[in-house]
Amino acid sequence: MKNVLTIAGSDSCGGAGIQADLKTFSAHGVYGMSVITAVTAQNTQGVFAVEDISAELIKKQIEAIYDDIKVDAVKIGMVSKIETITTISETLQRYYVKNIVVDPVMISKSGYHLLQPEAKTALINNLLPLATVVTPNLMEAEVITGVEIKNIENMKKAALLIHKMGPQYILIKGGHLEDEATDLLYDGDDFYYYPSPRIQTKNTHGTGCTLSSAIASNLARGLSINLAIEKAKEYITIAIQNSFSIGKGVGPTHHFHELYSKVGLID
Ligand SMILES: Nc1ncnc2c1ncn2[C@@H]1O[C@H](COP(=O)(O)OP(=O)(O)O)[C@@H](O)[C@H]1O
Ligand SMILES: Cc1ncc(COP(=O)(O)OP(=O)(O)O)c(N)n1
Repeated sequence: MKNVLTIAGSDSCGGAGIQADLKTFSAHGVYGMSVITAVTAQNTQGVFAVEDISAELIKKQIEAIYDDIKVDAVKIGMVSKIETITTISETLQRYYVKNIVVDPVMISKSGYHLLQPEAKTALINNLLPLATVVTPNLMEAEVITGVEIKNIENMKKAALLIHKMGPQYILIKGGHLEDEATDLLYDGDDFYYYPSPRIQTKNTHGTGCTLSSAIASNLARGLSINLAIEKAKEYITIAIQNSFSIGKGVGPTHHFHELYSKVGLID
């Protein structure tokens, strides 16, 4: 059994954050563990409150896991504020952690600042250099680089700049492009494309969380970065195709082991 950790925020409605990550890990047949950085009061219509977990408790959660259990990959999601970011970075470095997927979560689809704007530089300086792969969406890549991103050429320009900030691989997600949902990977030498037709649905809550957790699961299972992303892209595409409405707003994606094993995405 491979063990995968998520360091992220809790989403009370279960579509994003820790809850989406753990569902994704289960669907991939890996053992999921969590370090909670913040608790959000959230549903399909928005985020209504956030309470951050103390840096001390975040550190103790990470230590509790790494002092006892072998971790094959870690995904980092919502990190809220400067102290949270520096604590995660310092603590992970003590354990020489490998296979780190950083999803630089900034603003929810509903418009709530899940990363305090003043913490942007701390995220860039402390987490990007640790990342095996960083997975910004278009807006996050714009904030990180200052490049306006409307098309693949802009994505390539941003990827080159983000690579200079330290991550080994950069995956810029194209879920917010106008036509196809093409994701772009840059490995420091070459670009790789992961296209899919745009699926017409409003139910895309937690797509970014799901993709990054699927990549972490695949890295833990020993897949190469290209295959880990290719399989994760297949997973998120089917998860969105099978997304559904709960509540009045943006519904979640679908995570069922049976569904994915049928189409051969996992063993
Ligand atoms: N409507 C859609 N149709 C197909 N793929 C999508 C759609 N929306 C998002 N995706 C895919 O979901 C993943 C998450 O992307 P994105 O929605 O851009 O991230 P975030 O949730 O961080 O904003 C990417 O692989 C992206 O291509
Ligand atoms: C607790 C928590 N973490 C992350 C997010 C953002 O998730 P994402 O996958 O980008 O999905 P949307 O919010 O954009 O639907 C979140 N909402 N909550």
